[in-house]
Amino acid sequence: MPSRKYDIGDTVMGRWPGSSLYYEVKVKAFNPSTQLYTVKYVDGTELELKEADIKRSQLFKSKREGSRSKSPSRRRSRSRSPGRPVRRSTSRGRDPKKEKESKIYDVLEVKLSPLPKSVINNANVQYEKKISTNNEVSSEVFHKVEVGQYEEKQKAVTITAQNKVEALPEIDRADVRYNLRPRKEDNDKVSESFERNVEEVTMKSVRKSKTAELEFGGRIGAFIMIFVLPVIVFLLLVTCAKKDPSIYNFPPSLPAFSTLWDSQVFGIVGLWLLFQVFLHLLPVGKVVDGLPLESGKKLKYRTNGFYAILVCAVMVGAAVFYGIDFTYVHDHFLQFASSAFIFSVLLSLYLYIRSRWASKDELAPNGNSGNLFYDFFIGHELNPRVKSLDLKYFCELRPGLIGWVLINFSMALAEMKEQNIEYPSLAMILVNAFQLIYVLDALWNEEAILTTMDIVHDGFGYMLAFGDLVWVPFVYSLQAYYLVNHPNQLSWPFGAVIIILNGTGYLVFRKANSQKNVFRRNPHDPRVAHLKTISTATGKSLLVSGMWGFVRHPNYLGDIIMALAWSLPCGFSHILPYFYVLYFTCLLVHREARDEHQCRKKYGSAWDEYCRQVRYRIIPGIY
Ligand SMILES: NC(=O)C1=CN([C@@H]2O[C@H](COP(=O)(O)OP(=O)(O)OC[C@H]3O[C@@H](n4cnc5c(N)ncnc54)[C@H](OP(=O)(O)O)[C@@H]3O)[C@@H](O)[C@H]2O)C=CC1
Ligand SMILES: CC(C)=CCC[C@@H](C)[C@H]1CC=C2C3=C(CC[C@@]21C)[C@@]1(C)CC[C@H](O)C(C)(C)[C@@H]1CC3
Repeated sequence: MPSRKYDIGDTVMGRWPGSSLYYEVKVKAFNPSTQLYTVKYVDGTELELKEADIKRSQLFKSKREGSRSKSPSRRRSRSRSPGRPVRRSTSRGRDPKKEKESKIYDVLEVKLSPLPKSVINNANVQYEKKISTNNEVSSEVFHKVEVGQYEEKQKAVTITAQNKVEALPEIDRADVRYNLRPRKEDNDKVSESFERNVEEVTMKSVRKSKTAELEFGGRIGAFIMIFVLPVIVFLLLVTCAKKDPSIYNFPPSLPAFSTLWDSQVFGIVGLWLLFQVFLHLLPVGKVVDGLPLESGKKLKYRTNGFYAILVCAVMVGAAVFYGIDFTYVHDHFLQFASSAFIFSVLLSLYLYIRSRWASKDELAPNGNSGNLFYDFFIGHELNPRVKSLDLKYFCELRPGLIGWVLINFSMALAEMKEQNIEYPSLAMILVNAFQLIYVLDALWNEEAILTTMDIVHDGFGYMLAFGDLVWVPFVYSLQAYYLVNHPNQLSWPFGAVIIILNGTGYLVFRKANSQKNVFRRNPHDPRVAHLKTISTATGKSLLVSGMWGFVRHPNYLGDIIMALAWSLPCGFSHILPYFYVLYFTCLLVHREARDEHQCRKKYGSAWDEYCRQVRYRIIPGIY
């Protein structure tokens, strides 16, 4: 077992979790089994830190003193707020450098175990439940009282530009990546080439670290899911095609090979994918910036999804007019699903192979475990691109999502044919309309996807390739597929109740997503400026009123309500059409746990405070 570096009682510098700032701390204890030090900050906060997050004080002191005399501007900034983190709130304006700082949470691996009692009731310092409106000036979570004594001891230290060269060899570079960046005031003293070198060295060391916390059941879970997910899709589709799709007839017998494969269908799916690529690459629609990557770079994305679906609608309308029979999709549904599956596997293989050559800083934080199956499943590369075509962004919104609407439409035509009716049933109309609205909404708000977990955090691998190309179009259309051969006479009053339910879900979903997107892009936007917030050490704030003060994931709540409204038109004879709402609830509960874990890492005690104030995760009063 490695010996410990610091002794109990040592005064050292401890990094504040989720930030690049070091504060004076006292070592209180050391746990040999976890290799974590319990340290106490001057403000009374006790946390557990890894050795890598602790530095000797001398290193900081000598540098600081040297630099202080040289930089009046720094003197100015330090005296402004002793003991506060030097960084100011990023929410004030959109300074890219600061935004970059606020992205560090993804790569820092600070074990955060706040000991809240001592945080809140320390003799010198009191934890103030800092709820502010966006218009307030301060952004610190910890507001210090009885500052006199505190000012003496507490120094928010950043390693300044002048001492970078000396500090570099001594300090864990991954840790100080952002500390090494000059503050605005120091710009005149830093040569550009030096900054580039520091960035290069530190970026590499940051991204070299392997994914330590495996999700989705780890390596074994990922391995199993690679095979189980397609089996689930085929079982669902085969069961749904049966006259009696009851649970007692499960599992269904294996379908003949001819019902699974057709080269013409394979060609159609290939053409569909190419056509969507073509539409996406057309120089039509706004080009928007993604969120800053860890390198500080922002990728560009073209948003023309709404135009794409309009073009598809016109083309489908014209095709119907000229007599093309779209019930072909229903009649060859399994073959379409297996063709899409083959494309998703080919795409995943391509993604995995190309990720071997991707530079370290292009890898996803969570898909770099070193295990073939895990990385293949989660996705090794974060934003794989072929020239200007961003594969993940494209797949998430285009072929599958628009394909889903087209499949639903084909099912409505198939229902009329199979049931020998002039118009689709009310149930079919509702399912089609609700899901069309959902897809139109996604394409209309295309830009919003750039702040979702999938784009920001998850790599692009089998999970999303399969999810986007197979799971979404073929599982999400299950209700429409079910209704073709299992009609449900929906009464108008019950139909109205379902419409109200879907409308409510949609409003909750849309309002929550919009509030968060607007707030993240500009916290001073008049639409959100009145909302209450909790500030965090990263400079970003958390909304605690409005939709995000209702539950911690109001957008998931809205989505689940809609999912229920999509299943209800199918009646209560079978569980099969409820698969979607059941699966989706599990997906979002799991997703919420993943997100919560990330947020706790990012925001530390501010997140705990948020959880204290907004008690429920998704369903108020229940969960
Ligand atoms: N139909 C489908 O199959 C699926 C649909 N979805 C939908 O996609 C949408 C996006 O979901 P997803 O990407 O999972 O996550 P969210 O859009 O919910 O984003 C979560 C992030 O929001 C930020 N955040 C959390 N709490 C607050 C707060 N109080 N104030 C401000 N920001 C906060 C945090 O990021 P930070 O602080 O870094 O900004 C957090 O990581 C949802 O509507 C979901 O329902 C998702 C999965 C599948
Ligand atoms: C079981 C399995 C294969 C899981 C993969 C999950 C994917 C199917 C989903 C992960 C996140 C998604 C999102 C949407 C579709 C489903 C997937 C890909 C989404 C595009 C649907 C439309 C919404 O408005 C949305 C844009 C918010 C949403 C983003 C996340």
